[in-house]
Amino acid sequence: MALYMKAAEILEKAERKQAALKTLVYDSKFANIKQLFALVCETQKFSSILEEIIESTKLLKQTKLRMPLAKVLVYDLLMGQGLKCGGSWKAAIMKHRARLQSVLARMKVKQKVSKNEDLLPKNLKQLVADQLPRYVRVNTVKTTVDDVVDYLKRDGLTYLGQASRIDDLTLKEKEFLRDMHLQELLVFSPKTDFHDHFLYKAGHIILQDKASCLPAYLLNPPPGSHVIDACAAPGNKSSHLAAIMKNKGRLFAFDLDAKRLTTMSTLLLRAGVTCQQLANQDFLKVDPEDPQYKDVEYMLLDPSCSGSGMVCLQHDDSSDNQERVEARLASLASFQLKCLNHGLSFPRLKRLVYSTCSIHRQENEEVVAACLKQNPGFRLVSLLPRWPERGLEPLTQCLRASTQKTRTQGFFVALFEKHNNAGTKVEKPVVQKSSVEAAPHSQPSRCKKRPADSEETETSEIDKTPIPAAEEAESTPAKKKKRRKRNKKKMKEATVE
Ligand SMILES: C[S@@+](CC[C@H](N)C(=O)[O-])C[C@H]1O[C@@H](n2cnc3c(N)ncnc32)[C@H](O)[C@@H]1O
Repeated sequence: MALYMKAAEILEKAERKQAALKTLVYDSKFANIKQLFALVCETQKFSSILEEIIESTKLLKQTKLRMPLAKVLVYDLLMGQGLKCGGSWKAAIMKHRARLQSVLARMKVKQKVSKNEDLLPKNLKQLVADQLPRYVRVNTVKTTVDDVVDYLKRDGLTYLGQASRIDDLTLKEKEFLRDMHLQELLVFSPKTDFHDHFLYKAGHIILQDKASCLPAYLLNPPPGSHVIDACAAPGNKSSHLAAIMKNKGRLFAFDLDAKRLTTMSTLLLRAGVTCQQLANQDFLKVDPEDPQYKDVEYMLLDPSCSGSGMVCLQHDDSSDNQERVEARLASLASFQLKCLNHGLSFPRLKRLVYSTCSIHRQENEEVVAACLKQNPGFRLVSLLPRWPERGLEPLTQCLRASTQKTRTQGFFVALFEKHNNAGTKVEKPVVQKSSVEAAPHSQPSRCKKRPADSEETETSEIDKTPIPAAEEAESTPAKKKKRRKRNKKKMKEATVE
């Protein structure tokens, strides 16, 4: 019964928008977090259908149950595990089982469908159909991609080499491959579970969605640099930053939430990260002039957001109060903009990557546009030109991610860079070869080879700075040719991917 009570409590709080559902589940201290999370997510997904069933059977009146608990119990009875526990509530609800079942059956007949999922609104149906691959980031602080691939092959899994198209990421059970955008990312079929796997427990692999790997990858701080992760817990992106920095330099990580920081501390310990300095502190109160941050040139800002891009947090929102939703988004956007402005005020900052797991323009493009207006010394870097989903017009330099187009959670990333005429010398981003280029030729690949001229490159705008007019004026055709060659080389060197 504890499971149902806890699930109902969380559902009610989430519906009142007290906090994100995921946060509520993790903060609940419930013994079986995974079971609780699944039950709450599924109940929320079918919320409006369950409500209709409960209302038409007058269940609340007859059982004295409250709506959130009734929804959880009816979900489990009709669509879930079938009420395995539940004490006196179970007995009460079982009396109404036949009526509940017949209302659900009538709904299906009326809509001419056979499965429960088919009753869902179109956007949620798509989501059920679009099962996401399981992404695994190899933790290069502790091991290498080749070693992990070998280990998994010996474990009985079939390695298919390097992916080259999004469609390649649809895998059968026991198959896996290497991602085409991120070198250290392996991709598995959706149901693959590594929670009890040795590699996970030993910190050799991190279970992290592909989209969530983008911010650290694109920021790409060099080993030895000083970096801030402003809203860092539970720390997946911090651990990724540390791996990119080869565990060298200083990684200042802040978070307001002490409990999440404790989780982060455990995660970083398991991942072998040693360059971090954690602080349970409000990032907005961190003094940019404090001498300890004088060398901070890179920052990752992944602030609290609506979480609307997280697949399991999506629900049928047709009955949500639109005014309340808008007010919440406005308040989140105002906080996100404050964080961005504060981040860009660090005196030596060169690059800041901003990300959210939200699909709302208000938290993404609108925040970025407002920030650019208020910080004319910074501009956006155009990211991964071949990435299938761009920021909404006109901010197409930014990236978006979604279940449909990138086979990931919904996500948004923008990279700010200081102008080279804004006081600080901006170096070119560190060159990182694309995984496709870097893949050893000997690897087996079931995927089509990309034509040589389709290599994905991502060029920093800074290196597209036009040649100064004076230099252009004195150009001879030979000089122009030489300079064009030089510029081309510079652009190639500035490739992030
Ligand atoms: C989206 S989560 C960060 C996830 C993290 N980047 C990761 O990859 O694991 C946002 C975090 O911001 C924290 N937060 C919210 N307001 C904050 C503030 N003013 N200062 C520092 N952290 C804050 C929250 O506690 C939460 O842990």
